[in-house]
Amino acid sequence: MTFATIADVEAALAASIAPDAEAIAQARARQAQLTKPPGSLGRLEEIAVFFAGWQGRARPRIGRGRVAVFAGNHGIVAHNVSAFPAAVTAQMVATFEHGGAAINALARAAGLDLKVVALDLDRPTADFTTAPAMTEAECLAALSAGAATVEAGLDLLVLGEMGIGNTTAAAALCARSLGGDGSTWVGPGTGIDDAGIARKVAVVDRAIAHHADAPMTAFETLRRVGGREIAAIAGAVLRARELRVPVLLDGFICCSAVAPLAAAAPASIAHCLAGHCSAEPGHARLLAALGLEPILQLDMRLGEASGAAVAAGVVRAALAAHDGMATFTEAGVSGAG
Ligand SMILES: Cc1cc2ncn([C@H]3O[C@H](COP(=O)(O)O)[C@@H](O)[C@H]3O)c2cc1C
Ligand SMILES: O=C(O)c1cccnc1
Repeated sequence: MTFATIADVEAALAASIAPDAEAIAQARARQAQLTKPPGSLGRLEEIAVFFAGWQGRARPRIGRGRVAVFAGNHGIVAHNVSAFPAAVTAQMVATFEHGGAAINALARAAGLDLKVVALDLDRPTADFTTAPAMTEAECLAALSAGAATVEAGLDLLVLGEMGIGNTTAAAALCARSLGGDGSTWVGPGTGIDDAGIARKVAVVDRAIAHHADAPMTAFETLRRVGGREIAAIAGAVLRARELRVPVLLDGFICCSAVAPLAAAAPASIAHCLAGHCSAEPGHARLLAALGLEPILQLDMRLGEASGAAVAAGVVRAALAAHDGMATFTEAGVSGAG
């Protein structure tokens, strides 16, 4: 168990871990020599340099890339905050295992392996309008389950989630970590109607009021208004940083998992890129607050790591250009004169 105590979480947040400055300098120097006008591959160049730094390689690669999808159930579904029943969480986990979900197809297309971790689906979190969603032990176990999906030698980690009701938890995490209230962060999720959105806003506002006096630490925010799959994403992000594995974040819920981390220690998500900006209205606001520029914006609003898996294809393209292009000297092309 990586996170046996709350002090372990605090230590991971406070750890000083930076990308490899020499690999960054070498990657930048190489970019300047490739047969193209400087900067003409735009963000592909920045992505290649980012991966060089975190992988510690002047010519980064994605040999071993993994998608980890975490699933959990939520007590707040009792307030009728999703367009779908909670049973869909376990049904979709079964679909992931049979290979029939969007993420199965997209992970395969991106050449990434897929790990699905179902977290106590038969024990939903507590209704966080009246109690913490999880006990300390439950939250530590979820953080550790996330950390366990990351190992040294991974070249890329793509994170995602499945959990009916979790856009409500995500909105509460954003409000508690970044400010604003229910109306700032709530959206339609799976497609709930206006009356449902009003119920979600009220649930988030009641949750924020109920937990207002609790410590504003990352752990307490994850434990009180998060969920198991959300805490697992936070644990995977912290472990990936320790192992210097670059991370692609997915949509609104996935990014909400790192909001408490970023609020406590902005550097704790320095190894993360936003794969996409989803259509859930809070996501663009959340990305702006986190200082993350999404790679893609395709009006996706699925979750399951689907948007980040599509973005992994862009990362592959960026690294292929960085590694495979000739330099001006090799190609005998004249430089800028
Ligand atoms: C069939 C199906 C597959 C999904 N895959 C991801 N989600 C997404 O929808 C859920 C969040 O929305 P809300 O808060 O409105 O419940 C999460 O499970 C998220 O991953 C799905 C939802 C459904 C119905
Ligand atoms: O932003 C997302 O990933 C998202 C939005 C709505 C529902 N499920 C996921």
